[in-house]
Amino acid sequence: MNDADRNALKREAAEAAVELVEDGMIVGLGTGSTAAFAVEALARRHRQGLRFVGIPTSERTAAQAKAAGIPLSSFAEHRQIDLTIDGADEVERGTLNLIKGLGGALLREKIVANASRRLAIVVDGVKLVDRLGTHAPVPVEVVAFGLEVTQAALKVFAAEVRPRLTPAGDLFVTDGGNRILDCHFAGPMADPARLEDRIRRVVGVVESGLFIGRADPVFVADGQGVHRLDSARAHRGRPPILVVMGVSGAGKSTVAKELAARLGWSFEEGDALHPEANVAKMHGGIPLTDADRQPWLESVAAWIDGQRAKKQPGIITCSALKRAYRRIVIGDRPEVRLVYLRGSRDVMAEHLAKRSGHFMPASLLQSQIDTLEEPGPDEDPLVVDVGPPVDQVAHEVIRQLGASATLPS
Ligand SMILES: O=C(CO)[C@H](O)[C@H](O)COP(=O)(O)O
Repeated sequence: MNDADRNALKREAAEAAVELVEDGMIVGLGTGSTAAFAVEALARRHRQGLRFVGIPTSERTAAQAKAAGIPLSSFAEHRQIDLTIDGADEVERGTLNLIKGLGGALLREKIVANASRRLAIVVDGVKLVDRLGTHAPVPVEVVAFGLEVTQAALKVFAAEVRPRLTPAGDLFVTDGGNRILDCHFAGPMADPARLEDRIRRVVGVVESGLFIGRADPVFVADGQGVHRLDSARAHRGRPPILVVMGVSGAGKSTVAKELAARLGWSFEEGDALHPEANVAKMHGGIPLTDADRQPWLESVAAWIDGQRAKKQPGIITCSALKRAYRRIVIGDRPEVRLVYLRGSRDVMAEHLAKRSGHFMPASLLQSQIDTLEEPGPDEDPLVVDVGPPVDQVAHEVIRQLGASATLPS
């Protein structure tokens, strides 16, 4: 994609976000080329009569906003910002966690984001990734004193830590007079929240460019249009609950845990809800009857109802092999989506052969396959093949969930 096309996408995303601004708001103004389009659009709305004041995240943005006639303010007058519109370097699908700071303004951006009721992020589609760290390094703002020592300390986490330089080859200096160390990772990050925590504990670090659980919503322009992605927090009205189903050996628990980690939703191991008598039977290699399964399925449904009562999203594993079982678990609960992990007998058997410490013996696989009634189109399942590694399976679920994973309004 050339620069002109990419700029057109950035502009589209920015203009969609600016629609969120209402009369009388205090608006945080982000930094970077995408945020600059938002500032431009805001200036236009200001000329059309919209009243708001801006709090900029950098000297650069302050200069742009001032030149465009946007009235500016500061934290001396306003402690609380209604809405901030900012760019990002990467947005993680599902969690909406971010990497920010390639534009060098991460500290002020984080202060402004923290003081904001909402942080709207505007990006082009290239920046939407399955895992943070796919393309961008994590910028870390550090004090100038002891730069080399801080750099060495950060090397514990990153494959490479490079001081940010200006085009002229000098050390880049932030608006706060600090330096930036860009942390490059060998591959995508498994646990950005933990990493953020660990980086911040390094002496000399002022702030990291990891923004965890802050973005809401994200506007992504990708050539097909502008998609609005909302975080799970924004949809407590009717948050989704996933029932991850399939025969023994499909990898229900592994996939469900991965999804829970990525989406930040509660997880329950459905097998843990079996009555003791059922566990004993399965241990003994005796297949369960419908009557055996009834109280267990009711417990699964009760967990789902608990999530619904708390108005929280969730993920539970449940083999849910028969349509009648799914009727008990799903009933008329509109929040529930089935995730059917589909695979050949060989794949399931291979998974079971690698598994230890589980009460379901491999010998029961055939009885599970015989019992299985695959969900029909009327049950609107997400169907995902389980041959590939778990992160790919989870990615595919999130991709298929699309709007539900990211919960559009
Ligand atoms: O975090 C930032 C600046 O510190 C920017 O928002 C981020 O780097 C994205 O910039 P651009 O929109 O130019 O790609």
